[in-house]
Amino acid sequence: MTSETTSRTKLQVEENVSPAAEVLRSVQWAEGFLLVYSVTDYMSYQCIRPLYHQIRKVHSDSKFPVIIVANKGDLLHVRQVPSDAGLQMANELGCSFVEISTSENCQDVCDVFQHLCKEITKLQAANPGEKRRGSIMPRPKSPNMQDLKRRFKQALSPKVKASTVA
Ligand SMILES: Nc1nc2c(ncn2[C@@H]2O[C@H](COP(=O)(O)OP(=O)(O)OP(=O)(O)O)[C@@H](O)[C@H]2O)c(=O)[nH]1
Repeated sequence: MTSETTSRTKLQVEENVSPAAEVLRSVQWAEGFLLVYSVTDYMSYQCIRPLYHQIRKVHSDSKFPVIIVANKGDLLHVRQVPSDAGLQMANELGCSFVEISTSENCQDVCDVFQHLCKEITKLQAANPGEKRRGSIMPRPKSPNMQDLKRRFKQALSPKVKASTVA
């Protein structure tokens, strides 16, 4: 067992939260989603589809907006995911899609957040009877993104899946 694994296990025991549960907690709380992958990391692209299905499963009664965001579009020489693949997946899942580069154009980042907020507002206006989740569910602690990403990858890894099935 590596020291990283040890500290991760310790953290999970201390918080009593599994990686999947932590992702689930954030999914339950949110009313709109930006699913971001890096075009330089095929595995991050592969994480999007299961995450999308988890969102739809948790919110089966609501059609919360989901935008798929391909980041690092400027890194042409190390690209692992073509733009077409991102767009195709977004079309299949019925999501919006945008490819951006946070390092080259921060306006794109603002635009994508604004677009998501508009979509959430539109949905709320169309369903005025539905109580805002923020008023009925406490906001989860801001996640440590580095740790959350590691935990999410761990939750999706074949080893974990196999041991869950067995
Ligand atoms: N060239 C380029 N670099 C980026 C872009 N977005 C993030 N980075 C760089 O990628 C590195 C990791 O960024 P973080 O913000 O830590 O994101 P992360 O989720 O940890 O991403 P990864 O470590 O790349 O998996 C940093 O050095 C960023 O400057 C981008 O659009 N283009």
